[in-house]
Amino acid sequence: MADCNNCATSTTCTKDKEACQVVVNQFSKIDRIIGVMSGKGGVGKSTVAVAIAKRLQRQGYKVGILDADVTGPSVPRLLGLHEQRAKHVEEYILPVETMEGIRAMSLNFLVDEENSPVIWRGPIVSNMVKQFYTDVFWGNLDYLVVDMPPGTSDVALTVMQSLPLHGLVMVTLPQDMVSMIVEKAVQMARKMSVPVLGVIENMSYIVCPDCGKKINLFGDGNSDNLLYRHQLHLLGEIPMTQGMASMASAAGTDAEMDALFAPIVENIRKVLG
Ligand SMILES: Nc1ncnc2c1ncn2[C@@H]1O[C@H](COP(=O)(O)OP(=O)(O)OP(=O)(O)O)[C@@H](O)[C@H]1O
Repeated sequence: MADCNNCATSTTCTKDKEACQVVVNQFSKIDRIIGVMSGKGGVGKSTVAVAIAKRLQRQGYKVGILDADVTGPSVPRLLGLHEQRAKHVEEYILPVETMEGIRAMSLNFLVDEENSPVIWRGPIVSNMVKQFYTDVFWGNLDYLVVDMPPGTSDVALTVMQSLPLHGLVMVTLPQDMVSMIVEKAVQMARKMSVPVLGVIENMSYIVCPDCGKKINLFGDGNSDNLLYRHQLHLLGEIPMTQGMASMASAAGTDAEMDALFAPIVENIRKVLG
């Protein structure tokens, strides 16, 4: 959770501590909130966030997923819920639920057409994300997974300041340029006193379907420097697979994904304690 003493904007901020952090509504109780972040776009942050949520749900936990990536919301498609729209009861929004029972909230559940862009300035986007926490009827959840806003911009800052995050999982690729940008997100989290639970290296390799050889698509790059410099755990490596790539469209990829994410989610739970 954000701490005013260490907040990056503490020298200029004039708000009360309470004004900064938001509280979930009286009908919801959320035990753990895990953010999935990456300073760099397109590295698989949303895919990983959904895979973590699915794995936790399969283990029997009550799970929600909050799509804070308001300008590029992909959670509805990744969960196969893109044709659904959210309903509301009085001032509360009801999350859309998968058949398995994962509760999700995304801006795309509120717009008429999923491909309509939101052309909003940062503060409006930030407020929307806060409302996804405060005004959604989450009910009782063991875990809320937050697909964090992209980059290290003001929306990401708001989420770190406002939502009582228990920790962040950083998603990276084995490429120096990506690591460098993810490092900015790690440093931002540290400045905001949000614990970084560890790093998931996505698209680490591909396996040749003919000979089974592992091929490092991004050459010799790896995340070792990032891990070493910031004393972070490697939570796991995910290969580039057709199953992962078609998560938003294909049925039947869950078994593969579940096997890949079982040890990763176990590691996250261990670090969370
Ligand atoms: N391990 C993987 N193997 C194959 N394809 C993958 C893998 N992980 C992600 N992808 C694909 O990469 C693309 C980007 O993934 P995703 O949308 O999850 O990234 P993101 O970091 O959330 O992007 P954005 O920055 O736009 O929010 C998607 O098409 C997804 O299907």
